[in-house]
Amino acid sequence: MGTSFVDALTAARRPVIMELKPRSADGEDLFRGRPVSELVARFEAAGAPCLSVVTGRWFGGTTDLLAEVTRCTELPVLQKDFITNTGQLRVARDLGASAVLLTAALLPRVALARLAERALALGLTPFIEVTDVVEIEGLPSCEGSVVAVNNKDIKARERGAADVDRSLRLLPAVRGTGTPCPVSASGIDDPKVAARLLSAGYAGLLVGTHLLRADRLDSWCEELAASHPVSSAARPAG
Ligand SMILES: O=P(O)(O)OC[C@@H](O)[C@@H](O)c1c[nH]c2ccccc12
Repeated sequence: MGTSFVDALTAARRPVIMELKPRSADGEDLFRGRPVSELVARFEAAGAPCLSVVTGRWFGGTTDLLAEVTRCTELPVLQKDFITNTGQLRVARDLGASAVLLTAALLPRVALARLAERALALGLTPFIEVTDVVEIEGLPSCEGSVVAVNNKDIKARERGAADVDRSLRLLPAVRGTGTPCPVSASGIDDPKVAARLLSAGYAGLLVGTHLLRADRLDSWCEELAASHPVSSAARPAG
């Protein structure tokens, strides 16, 4: 098995999980006819340590898309879908995913804990998404999991505006879960905002829509690098 999702993210100079999502929640076509292999190559060239693939129907995703992405990259891949049963975990693993989304807003506590345990047993990293303190307090211990604050609301189908301050407010509580990898996800468009989240202490960011819309990924990445000098922990040795 390749590098684990958490290891790849925490070792990265630019810890941005870049997401392939066919459509925005409003129905905007984000792939614009570009082949999946081209989108993956673009994210790899921009230095993504991990990729995310949305397989949820709301966003035009399918499990075929996940299979296609894992066929054309060695990077660890997160499957973003509304996972509710262990059968879906096995499918994720068989299609080559390294991590799976578990959404605290949609899963009862006991089910979430059971799915996280099962995912770990299958060699998958639970990527647990939260939106408030109550959800965070209900989490199982998260030493082997990513805990991600979603800046948008999945119950509103991700349609509203993003509240990036939510990530800043919730970071101490997220750290309290024991996760080695706090992540901020959704609505991160401006590289200066991305830099602010990393400087605040986030170990990773998840960015989809903006990077799929952007004509130039290198300028976004350069702006992020300029606003957020790489930490010594993430600098390659030698
Ligand atoms: O495209 P954005 O705003 O950069 O957001 C990415 C990601 O966080 C978003 O696609 C997402 C967050 N939670 C989800 C659950 C299922 C599918 C997709 C998602």
